[in-house]
Amino acid sequence: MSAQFQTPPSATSPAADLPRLNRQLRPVPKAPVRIVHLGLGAFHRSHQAWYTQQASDSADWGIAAFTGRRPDAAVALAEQDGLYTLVERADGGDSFAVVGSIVEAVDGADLGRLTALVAAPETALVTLTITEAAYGLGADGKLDISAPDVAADLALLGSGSAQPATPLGRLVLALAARRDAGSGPIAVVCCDNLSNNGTVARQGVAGFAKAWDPGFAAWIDGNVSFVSTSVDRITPRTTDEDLAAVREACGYRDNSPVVTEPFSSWVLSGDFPAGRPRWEDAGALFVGDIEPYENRKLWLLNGAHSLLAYAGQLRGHKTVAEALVDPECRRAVEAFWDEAEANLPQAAGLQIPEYRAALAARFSNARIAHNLAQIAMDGSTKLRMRAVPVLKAERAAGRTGAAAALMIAAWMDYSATAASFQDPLAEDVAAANRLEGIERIKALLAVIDPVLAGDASVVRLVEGLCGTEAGYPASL
Ligand SMILES: NC(=O)c1ccc[n+]([C@@H]2O[C@H](COP(=O)([O-])OP(=O)(O)OC[C@H]3O[C@@H](n4cnc5c(N)ncnc54)[C@H](O)[C@@H]3O)[C@@H](O)[C@H]2O)c1
Ligand SMILES: O=P(O)(O)OC[C@@H](O)[C@@H](O)[C@H](O)[C@H](O)CO
Repeated sequence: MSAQFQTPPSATSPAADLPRLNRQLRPVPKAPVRIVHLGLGAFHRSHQAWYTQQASDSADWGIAAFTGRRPDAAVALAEQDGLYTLVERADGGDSFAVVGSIVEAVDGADLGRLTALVAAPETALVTLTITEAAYGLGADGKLDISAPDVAADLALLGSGSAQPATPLGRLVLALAARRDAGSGPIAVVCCDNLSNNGTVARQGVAGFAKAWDPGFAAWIDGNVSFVSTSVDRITPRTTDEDLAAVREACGYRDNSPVVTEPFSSWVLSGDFPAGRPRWEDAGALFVGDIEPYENRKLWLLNGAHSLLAYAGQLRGHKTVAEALVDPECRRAVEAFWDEAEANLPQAAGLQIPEYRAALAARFSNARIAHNLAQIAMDGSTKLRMRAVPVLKAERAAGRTGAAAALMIAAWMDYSATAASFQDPLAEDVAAANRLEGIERIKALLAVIDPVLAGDASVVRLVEGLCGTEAGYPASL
């Protein structure tokens, strides 16, 4: 589906002379809203919105997409009637396509519009890409209702205020409006990189609802289906150079293009009581047991990304492709992949050798500048799913888990030296970093997993791997 250029591409016209991309320039019909999305960012546009556009029944499925913390992305997209250019960036070149499935782009703070749309009987789905950190999970994997933002939202909901600020607080408010309207069952489809992400979303939403109004929690239990998914398409943040590339190739101005790799995958498991688009037309896979797919992706892809994010930056690299050509980083990644692979089911048809080879090729696409600093954010939440399960499984099998431990050690070194360290538990990490020696290691481990922090041999293993970025141990 390549863009059909109406205006000849021009490398020389100043940007201001070019027309703006919108539905006058490209008369893409608007489908009625049946999907509400929370977390309008780069990934939603390269993945769920793209799959929805490819579905054979796309004319019936419009998306109203809400931003999270700031209105900017909604304002920019609304100026273009929701249209944007998807740039597929392969090793050999770019291809361009206009995506029109987002029919409304809305500031996340507009709770009037959110509740009206979720309460509408036509709305069948709420999809989420609000980032891992936004689920407010504690180290036990449950919603932490004492976290300041969650507690503040619960107080607001309890006082009858219609202005909660967290995405789950907003979703709970909107679902209450759906119950009041009698609009019936709905599916929530979590598309964040979390293990068992449907259950996580259920626990978050149900945790909020229960603390607000136990009767409403029972309605959620009977009327909201939480679908688990494994989502994959490497999509870095859009840069000014990307905007210029679209202007030059397409001959229009687009303030919201998204650049992604040609590869994409979506595996889903769960019920859709009010229907769904035919995403399978674009290759989505509907399965009964999603866990093997999830672990393959979260461990092999996201685990390697986090390892490269910390070890790679400590060794002076900026992007995934740059870090992967460093033999020390590559060796650490292969060692981690060996550990992860040893704990994936061999019988599930996961084709791990092919998957690893494909990953190495995807990571090496130097035309996708995937910044390690972006991947490094919110590490305490991510390592719980990317390093901890592999480390625990390796140790349960009688092996050291040294490569998974190296990911944690590199995160610790990075947390102590990074110029900017973004994490929902940044204060706890900073407090741990004020301690010395083994006490510091224990306290940092406790931030991601209290059980590991209580295991003296794991603490010693991680301590021995800290500060080794000049050359990783041969035992890896
Ligand atoms: N980018 C990728 O390659 C990719 C691939 C697979 C999965 N994902 C998943 O999608 C998520 C979003 O990725 P993206 O590239 O779209 O990021 P992004 O920064 O472009 O967009 C994230 C959206 O979530 C909102 N948000 C972020 N933190 C929030 C918070 N604490 N509370 C409320 N809203 C918040 C932001 O405002 C924004 O609307 C990732 O965290 C990951 O779980 C991303
Ligand atoms: O998006 P995050 O922050 O969860 O993780 C960073 C990357 O590992 C991630 O975005 C991958 O590129 C993506 O999961 C590929 O599908």
